Amino acid sequence: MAGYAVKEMFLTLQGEGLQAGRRAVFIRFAGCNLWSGREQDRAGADCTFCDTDFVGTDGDGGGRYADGGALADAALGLWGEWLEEPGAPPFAVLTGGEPTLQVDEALIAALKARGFELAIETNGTRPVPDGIDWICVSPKAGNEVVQRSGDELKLVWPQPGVDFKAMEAWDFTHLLIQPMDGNSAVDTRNSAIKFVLTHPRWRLSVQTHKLVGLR
Ligand SMILES: C[S@@+](CC[C@H](N)C(=O)[O-])C[C@H]1O[C@@H](n2cnc3c(N)ncnc32)[C@H](O)[C@@H]1O
Ligand SMILES: Nc1nc2[nH]cc(C(=O)O)c2c(=O)[nH]1
Ligand code: SF4
Ligand SMILES: [Mg+2]
Repeated sequence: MAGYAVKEMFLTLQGEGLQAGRRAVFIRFAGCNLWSGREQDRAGADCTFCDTDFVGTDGDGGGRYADGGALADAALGLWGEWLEEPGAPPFAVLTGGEPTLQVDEALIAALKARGFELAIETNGTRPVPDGIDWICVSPKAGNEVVQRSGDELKLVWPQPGVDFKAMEAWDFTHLLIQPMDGNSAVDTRNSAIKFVLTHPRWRLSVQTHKLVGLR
């Protein structure tokens, strides 16, 4: 189907990684190549620990956008919410679901034409198109990463069988370990802290939005 399927779009602060704390419009695309998003399929999926609902287009600011211009106009409208000091360039985070299934040249051009600086959150199984200013790749064990360069590699931890040593040779500026949220959050946090204490090239990324009650 033509156009873009967006689950939700909202103004918040980037919660994760090196850009944590930064004001951002989040554009969450519907659908993922590693999980259907249905709970009954989770255990058998290629990615089993997802913390996100990316099914459908029914969230706040969600919908089917006919073209890049319509989506970019909506994103710019959200950037204007609350704004008292205009002048700083608008910033958008493309996420999902898996944004590389939908983000294309036309959408990037439309967002750039409105002044947006762009970040992407991707599982790395598909190449990121040109024109993105900040690339965050988050590998999922058992799924080949083809996008082996970028600004930050954010490994959710622990993931049995993941080859973090191989990742150290990829072309990323920052290497991050992010505790896996879920039923064992205390254990995964301790495991992530121990990993960073024993592997100095990596640093800890905490999901700060969850701590401060942001989306
Ligand atoms: C929901 S994903 C969407 C983007 C893309 N599909 C990906 O996986 O990178 C956004 C970020 O949340 C992370 N994430 C998902 N589930 C998580 C969990 N249970 N605990 C910690 N981080 C999680 C992902 O690894 C990714 O960095
Ligand atoms: N505030 C906030 N920061 C985030 N960083 C990455 C997120 C994502 O789901 O991609 C996310 C999210 O869902 N909310
Ligand atoms: S790849 Fe990303 S969006 Fe897809 S299921 Fe895993 S964490 Fe969720
Ligand atoms: Mg999230």
